[in-house]
Amino acid sequence: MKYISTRGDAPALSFEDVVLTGLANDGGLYLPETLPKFSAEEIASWRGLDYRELAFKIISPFVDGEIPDADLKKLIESAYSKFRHDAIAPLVQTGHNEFILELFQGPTLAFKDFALQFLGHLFDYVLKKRNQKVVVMGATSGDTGSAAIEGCRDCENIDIFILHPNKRVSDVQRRQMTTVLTDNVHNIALEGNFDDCQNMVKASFADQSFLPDGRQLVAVNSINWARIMAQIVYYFYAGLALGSPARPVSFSVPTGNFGDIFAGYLAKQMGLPIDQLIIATNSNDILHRCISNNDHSKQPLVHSISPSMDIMVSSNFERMLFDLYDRDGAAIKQLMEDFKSGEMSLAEGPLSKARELFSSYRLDDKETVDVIREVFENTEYLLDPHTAIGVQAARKQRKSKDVPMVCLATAHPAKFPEAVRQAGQAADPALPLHMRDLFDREERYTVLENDLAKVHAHMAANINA
Ligand SMILES: Cc1ncc(COP(=O)(O)O)c(C=O)c1O
Ligand SMILES: N[C@@H](CCOP(=O)(O)O)C(=O)O
Repeated sequence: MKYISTRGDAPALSFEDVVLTGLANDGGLYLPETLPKFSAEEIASWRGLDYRELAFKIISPFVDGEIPDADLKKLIESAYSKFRHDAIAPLVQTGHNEFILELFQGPTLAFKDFALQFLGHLFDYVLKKRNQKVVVMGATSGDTGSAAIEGCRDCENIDIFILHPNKRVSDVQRRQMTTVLTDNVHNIALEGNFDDCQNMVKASFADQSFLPDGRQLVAVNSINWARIMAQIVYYFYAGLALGSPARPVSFSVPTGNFGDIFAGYLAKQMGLPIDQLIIATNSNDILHRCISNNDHSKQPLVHSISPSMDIMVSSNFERMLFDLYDRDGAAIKQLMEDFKSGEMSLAEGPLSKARELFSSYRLDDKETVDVIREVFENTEYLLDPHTAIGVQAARKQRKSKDVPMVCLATAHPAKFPEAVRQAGQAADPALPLHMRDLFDREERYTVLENDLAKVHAHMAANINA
């Protein structure tokens, strides 16, 4: 299996090389040259597999023998060993043919653990094999950071630098990152927003000359192909549990960087009968505007009560565009050039394909709080603000009540006590046992200006020998 860039002008990479990279050197994002496709019979034969067994079936064609099967199985086994629920991704029924897929049962209480627990073990395995040290650099609007730190903290061949927007993540999210005091973990609170953090990471991949000799940057954001790959699994898992492949299933996905819903799109391309894929956004609604009005213009980023989705430049939309434009790298390069100056419009063909594939809906903070309140009053199920956006988008965009609708619960409500309070809950939702002392732990992080040279100087000075 070879991996190619969306901009068509970078060398093709093998699986291990693509795992140890970030952006392609033409500025594009890597994805597989061809997707594995599974027949309905093959998918049906997976009924009854547990999450790890299913993960192996879906991930192994992408690895394509570069890691021996027995080792890959062990990596998958370790990746899901710290989840707090036996099912790993439990489905909870909330109404007739309505389900919540709880993706927050991992160690940092967000869906990011599905890929980043796996990625941490994968990095460790590949780096030990190659006897190589790397610098991991990531941007977070709150959840990727802690999941990446948790995944990488025990990797002796890694220094990890995570940039979060200063004062723009919840206290729980910040403390989950900044209370990890191991030597190889470096937290930077950037004076800016998530897009500034993400820009800085992308600029750093383009010019890595600030690193000590022999080191390279590795990505933990969903620009890293392995992130997307690992997220495909739970779509199949939920689909199989609800009767696929005999029965189609729909998904509503709280969306920011477009990684999660892109994994859903890939699951569909690989053979899972998905009826609807709903893009659910907060007020930072560029993707909803794009699908509904062909308006893909940058607007000022709004600080919302669903901070992890406070993203304007959705990295993975580029991967989607690549398919919508029949994998024409030159066309993608041009679109991305246009977007740099503030906006781009999709041509008629790609736009109508996008509209066939996706529905979209947008909620502001007040609507989000109302949904959390109403769902709790009716069902006693407490939604986090991101999940609430997905739940309401599903209600508004659903085409058929006969098709099971799965709303992805991307985070645990205990990460966002402020939103939950606004929804009328008197007591903050309890953190799981392993985090009960989170607010007593010592924190360590460095506040830096939004200045690339300063961030690079800080990194260079703190990378362990
Ligand atoms: C809790 C939560 N929900 C939804 C999202 C959006 O996911 P994606 O960026 O893959 O679209 C994020 C961040 O990525 C998140 O942390
Ligand atoms: N919502 C994310 C933002 C980064 O997205 P990623 O999926 O590309 O890592 C976060 O919580 O950090």
